[in-house]
Parts: sequence; C-alpha cells; structure tokens
Amino acid sequence: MNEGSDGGSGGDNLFSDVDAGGGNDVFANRELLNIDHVPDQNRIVGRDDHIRELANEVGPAVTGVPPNSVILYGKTGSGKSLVANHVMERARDEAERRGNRLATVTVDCAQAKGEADTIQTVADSVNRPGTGVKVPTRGISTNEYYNRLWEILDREYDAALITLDEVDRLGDDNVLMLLSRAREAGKVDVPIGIISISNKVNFREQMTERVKSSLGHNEFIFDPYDGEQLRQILENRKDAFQEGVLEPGVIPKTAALAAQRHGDARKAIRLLRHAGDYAKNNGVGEVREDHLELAQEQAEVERLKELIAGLPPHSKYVLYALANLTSKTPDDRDWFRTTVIYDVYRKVCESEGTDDLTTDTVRGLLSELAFLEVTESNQEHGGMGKGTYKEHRLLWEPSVVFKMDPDPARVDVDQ
Ligand SMILES: Nc1ncnc2c1ncn2[C@@H]1O[C@H](COP(=O)(O)OP(=O)(O)OP(=O)(O)O)[C@@H](O)[C@H]1O
Repeated sequence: MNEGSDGGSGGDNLFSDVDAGGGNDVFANRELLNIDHVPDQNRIVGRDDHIRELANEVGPAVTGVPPNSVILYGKTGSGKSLVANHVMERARDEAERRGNRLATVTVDCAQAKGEADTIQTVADSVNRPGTGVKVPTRGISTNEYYNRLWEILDREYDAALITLDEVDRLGDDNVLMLLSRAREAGKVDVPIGIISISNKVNFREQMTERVKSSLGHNEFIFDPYDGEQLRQILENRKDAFQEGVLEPGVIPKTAALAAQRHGDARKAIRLLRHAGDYAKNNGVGEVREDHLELAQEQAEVERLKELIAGLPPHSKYVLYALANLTSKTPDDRDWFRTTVIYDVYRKVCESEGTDDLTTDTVRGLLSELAFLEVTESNQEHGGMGKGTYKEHRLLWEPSVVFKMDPDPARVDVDQ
C-alpha cells in the first residue's frame, strides 16, 4: 500500500482535501468559478433586456412556429453564450410544458473542423436512441450528414434552435446558408432558428448578401460590463469560497482590475479563481488583495496561450518580436511597421535556432494575430507618392508574452 493511504473508510490521504463539491480549506464549491459553469437565472447580472429580446425573437419555436434568427455581437466575456444558452434552456422547458418538442444545441465553431464536423456535432447532439439514425464521426459525406440531421429533426422534433458560437471561425457560409434555408428549400419540415454569436462587430460585412438575407436583420450588441456589474457577478459566486476566507476588498478589486481591461466577466471570474488557487496552494487559508496581483499575470499568460494555441509556432516568434520592440520603446510609440517587425522576427528565429519564413508569410501571421485581438493593425498612408503601409501594435503586456515560455527570445532591437 502506498504511503499516506489508510485504505479504510477514511479514504486515501492523497485526496483527503478533495470533497464531492470540489471543496477544501479555501473553496466550498470551486465549480462556481469554472468558465463553463452556467449560472442559475438569479445569478445572471444585468442582461434582463437581452434575455427578453432574444426570447421574443426565438420564442415562436416553443409552439413549433418559425422563430427569427439572431446575431449576438460583443467583446469576449460579455455574456453572449450565457444568454443564448439560458434562453434556449428555458425555451426547451416551455416547449415541453406546452406539449412540443424543441431541439436545442450549441456548436463551438472554433472547435469544429469544417462543415461536415459542424453538422455532425449538431446531428449527434439532437439524436435520440429511438430514431434509428446513426451519426458516425466519419465515413459519410457532408451531404449525408445534412440528410441525417433533417431526418432526426423531422422524426423527433417540432422546432429547433441552433446556436453557432464564434460563428466567424466557420470558414465558409455554407453551414449558415443551408441551415437557415433548409425549410424553405423543402429539406425539412421543422422550423429552425439560428443564434449566431461573434466577437467581431464587422463580421456582418464579411457575410455574403445571400446569407445576410437568410439570417434576417436581428442583431443585439452586448456592451462590456462596468465595474459595478462585474462586482455583482463575482458577489453572486462568492459561495464558491468557504465562509470568511475572502478578505472584504478582494471582490471589488478583482472587478476593478477586470473593468480596466475590456469589462470581461470571464477574466474577472478567472482572476478570482486564480487568487483562490494561490491561497490554497500556498496554505495561506485566506484570499487577500495582494494575491490578485500575483494571480493576474498568471491568468493573462494562460489566456494568451489559449488564444494562440491553434496558430503555427512562428506566430509566437512574431509575438516575441513585437514584445521585444514594445518593451524597448517609449509607451507612446508602440506601433511598428511590418518591415520593422520582420527584422526583429528574424533575430528571434536566429536565437531560437530556426529558419525564418518569408515577409508575406509573416504578414499573414500578423493578420491572424490581429483577428484574434492579440495585436491590432492599421493602414497608414506614407504621403504623396509613397503608397500605404501597415502598422501593428501589441494588445498584451510584453511581460505576459515573455512568460509564455521559460526561456523566451530577448533580442537586440536596434535598427
Ligand atoms: N451577466 C452575467 N452574469 C453572471 N455571469 C456572467 C455574466 N456574463 C458572463 N458571465 C460569466 O462569464 C463567463 C463568460 O461569459 P460568456 O461565455 O457568456 O461570454 P461571451 O460573451 O460568450 O464570450 P466569448 O465570446 O469569449 O465566448 C461565463 O463563465 C459566464 O457564466
């Protein structure tokens, strides 16, 4: 028997500070601070109007009548997914109460790998054992996935609500087109409402006219939360902690820190959780304001790593180039031309012992980084006869970028 395991009814000491609710000395229910956690209705702060408006648009689905499709726009962490999931859940319950069957499903388009995968996810999650329809993960054509989805919907449901989260990551318009027009095209009898979610306010401009007209013109904008709303969101999850563990100033300070940076509820919740983890891991027994400082940078490093996880490795070298430039230039001059970044990027590659890529490829990497809002870019005019050029700026602290690796490339940026 391993040391520390008493093997009796007391269980293994190794896990002694874990209880069924994920509790310990610091946390009573850490789950409340998970980003995927969907809070109860009474814990949703400041989004009553959006909830009501969205329910008005998709509401007809509860009686099997065609709902309107809607696009929700807003910065990350402004509650778009939360509101969509909340309204869908209540719509499903209400449909059931009225004797109707409403299919509800959310697809994260950033995770789905193309059209077939997206439709497979939708079909699989609305499928029921009684349909006799199989939705394998591979081996059938995209068209066949659609056919199976229509079959399941027609057999089992009176209406469907499909949420496409991060819809701008879909890659092409086909999914939106086919789902929104399926009934009109006679593919399926069941009315389908689509809730599209995007962080990019200019996403609508990228859609083709055909898709725009099939999605309708219902758009809701989610403004970032202010400090007071963030404070309430955090207060509502205070019972994640054991009684008396949170110092009184911690929640207001967490809210203030998150409000400074984009009013992102996700960031606020994550920060509070990290501060709790810090207290727990260091056996401090209480969560203090100074733990937030320590937790903040770690939370940002994690978020940045998450954001760039799907990008090619050289995106990180481009980021290092920008971080090197930004950290060695006065604060008010943090915009850099592509060519300047490229020169420093080559030095980074040299220090990392890897071959550099072409300027065009680096330009593409910079666009991807701007799309993910790790950087921002703008077009500058060089003046008469000089044409235009692009400039880029890092939207994260260089110290956060450098902490992504134990030994990041710091290079000489003198040109
Ligand atoms: N009004 C709110 N009340 C309570 N919790 C909230 C509220 N808004 C957001 N949250 C919480 O913040 C986190 C992020 O919210 P959500 O996922 O809805 O944001 P989002 O706008 O969809 O962001 P993204 O575009 O990055 O997906 C979730 O854990 C959610 O529960």
